[in-house]
Amino acid sequence: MSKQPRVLKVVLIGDGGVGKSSIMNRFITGEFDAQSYHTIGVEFLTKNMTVDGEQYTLQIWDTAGQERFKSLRTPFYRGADCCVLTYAVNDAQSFHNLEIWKNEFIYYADISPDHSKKFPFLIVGNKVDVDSNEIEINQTDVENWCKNNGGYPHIETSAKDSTNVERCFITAIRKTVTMQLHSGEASFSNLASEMPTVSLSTKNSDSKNKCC
Ligand SMILES: Nc1nc2c(ncn2[C@@H]2O[C@H](COP(=O)(O)OP(=O)(O)OP(=O)(O)O)[C@@H](O)[C@H]2O)c(=O)[nH]1
Repeated sequence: MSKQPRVLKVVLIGDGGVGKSSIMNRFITGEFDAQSYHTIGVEFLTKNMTVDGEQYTLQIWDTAGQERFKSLRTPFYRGADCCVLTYAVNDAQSFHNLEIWKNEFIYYADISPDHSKKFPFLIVGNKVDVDSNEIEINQTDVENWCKNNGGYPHIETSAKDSTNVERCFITAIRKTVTMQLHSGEASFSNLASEMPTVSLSTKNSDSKNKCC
């Protein structure tokens, strides 16, 4: 009997407009929409992947970055296995806000202070395709922030031209598996059973669902 893929819930958070939906859509559908609309609430997509010989069903949750949708997105942080903190390289404020996003995630995912240091966060700087004179983020600042937060992996992506988009999710899986192994936890949240119920397909076809 073949082993069931392991389901991993990955939540994308960050300021509105940094490209969270675009990253998810590029990864799942291979497409990019230059006119992408703001997300209202949350959406999720699933994709089956084999990484390092193990099968995973990646459940990617794309959340609305705009402040007015806070109450719609935060209930979906619970049960997350990994959190992708996303900024845009041409928007310095979106990077500076990552601390706020991280704290919002830890609070609403109900991760204990003990576990918050071991939780797998991944830092993604999107829109790396923009002209170099538009880039507002100093790489050293990002690397220092990641280092000071316990060594978060940092990847620069472009949903527009696909740079590092697949690598981002492979890194998310590897980081999650490694951190869970080291901490001896099957999952960091004991609230997974309280998550809103969703039905997941483990077939080859990917699914898209709007939650609210
Ligand atoms: N140049 C460039 N533009 C991008 C990239 N990714 C997204 N965009 C554009 O940035 C805008 C916002 O993208 P979204 O994916 O909707 O951003 P979001 O973070 O999901 O925004 P919210 O849903 O409001 O949280 C859209 O016009 C996208 O086409 C990228 O990698 N490069």
